Amino acid sequence: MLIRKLFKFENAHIVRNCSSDRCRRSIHGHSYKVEVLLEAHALDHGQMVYDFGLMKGSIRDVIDAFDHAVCFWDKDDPEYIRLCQQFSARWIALPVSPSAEQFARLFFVTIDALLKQTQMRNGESDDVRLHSVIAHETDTGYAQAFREDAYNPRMGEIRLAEIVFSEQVKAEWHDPRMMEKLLAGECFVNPEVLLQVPVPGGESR
Ligand SMILES: Nc1nc2c(c(=O)[nH]1)N=C([C@H](O)[C@H](O)COP(=O)(O)OP(=O)(O)OP(=O)(O)O)CN2
Repeated sequence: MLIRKLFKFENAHIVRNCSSDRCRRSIHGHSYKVEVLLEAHALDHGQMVYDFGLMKGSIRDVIDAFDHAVCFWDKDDPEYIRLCQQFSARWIALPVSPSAEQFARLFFVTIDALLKQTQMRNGESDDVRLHSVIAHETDTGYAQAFREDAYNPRMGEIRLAEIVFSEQVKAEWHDPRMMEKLLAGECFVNPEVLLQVPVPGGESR
């Protein structure tokens, strides 16, 4: 069975070397929608694949890191990179170009690592795993990354250590050490009971 949770973020970028002229040499933004699809073949104590509420912890923080940020390929012109860093408090340096395809792969690799390092505590099936990630760049265009795409070196290697988040991005995470913990292989322990605390903007975590 598959479940799917939708997340949203606003982000600015340039995608070098693509065919669309507006896209390749003008900074522009998108209101992204990201669908995270999880798969399992048995259910937890709540008869769910994985509680949607649990997906509003670190998984949401990973995606929200990209909100109101500028993303650039770390192979872009050093002067462009320097100016992005100078004029945007929220920036993310990527080892791949910020196309919809690479966003889907990046989120797959990151969320896959998070789930593998998560101690689940409500009887979730031991085969709960990430099925795919869909990154909608516009209402009409999306890319969907499956496991074989995320780890396909022909599409560019995505090493988590090579994704660099600005200090402002990290400071706004619920745990500013989140990526550090992920890279160090530390365990993320799910709460036994999730309290739904409202946060500004009408959502809850
Ligand atoms: N396969 C991809 N193609 C394009 C990407 C991409 O990430 N993957 N990105 C772009 C640009 O970022 C562009 O802004 C979006 O392109 P497009 O869909 O053509 O945008 P429109 O706003 O013109 O969408 P319409 O719904 O067709 O008006 C280019 N291509």
